[in-house]
Amino acid sequence: QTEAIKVETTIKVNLDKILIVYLSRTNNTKALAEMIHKQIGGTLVALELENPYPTNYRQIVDQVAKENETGFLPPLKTKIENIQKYEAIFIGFPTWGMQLPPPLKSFLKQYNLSGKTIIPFNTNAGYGIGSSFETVKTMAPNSQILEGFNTKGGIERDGVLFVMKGEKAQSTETEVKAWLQKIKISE
Ligand SMILES: Cc1cc2nc3c(=O)[nH]c(=O)nc-3n(C[C@H](O)[C@H](O)[C@H](O)COP(=O)(O)O)c2cc1C
Repeated sequence: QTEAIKVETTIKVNLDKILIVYLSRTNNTKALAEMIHKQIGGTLVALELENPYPTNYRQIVDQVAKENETGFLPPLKTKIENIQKYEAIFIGFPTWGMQLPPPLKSFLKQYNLSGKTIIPFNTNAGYGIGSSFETVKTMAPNSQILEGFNTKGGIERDGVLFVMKGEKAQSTETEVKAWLQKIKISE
């Protein structure tokens, strides 16, 4: 198992070479994506599906469990134009069933990210990233994967949806800044 590769020098990328792509259902990961975007700029893209997931929580949990079991890759409505031009790709997602959500598996399968730098970020209900960051690595074997960021988001099971506001938003923003400095991504 590969460890995250750490770079010695700051990775300097032009603004138009940064892509921030994310999946978000209850907007916690979206808020995190926007914080990263505010810090470093680039192109911000929400991943949308051709067939949206059910809004009902139990139904989506069951559907995702099935998709994970069968390896089904849901088709994406979002198309990234000129993916070749991006050098650094931030990939954001919630933890779903302790895994990388199927739409991100679709994304990594669909696009060739060889030679690019990938930076994962995540929100979860407190159980952590599960195997999600590992799956990013295995599905993008020829990319440089930097240390990811994760924070506690909502707990939809308990009716806790959007939490990235007030003090939580402030503390997360501070953590995001420190993380971006640590992984040495700058414009
Ligand atoms: C289908 C589904 C499965 C989930 N599975 C997990 C899980 O395994 N572990 C966990 O910590 N949180 C889990 N969660 C909670 C989300 O990761 C958490 O609420 C996250 O902040 C949601 O991000 P979002 O607001 O960007 O959609 C799950 C949520 C959904 C909808």
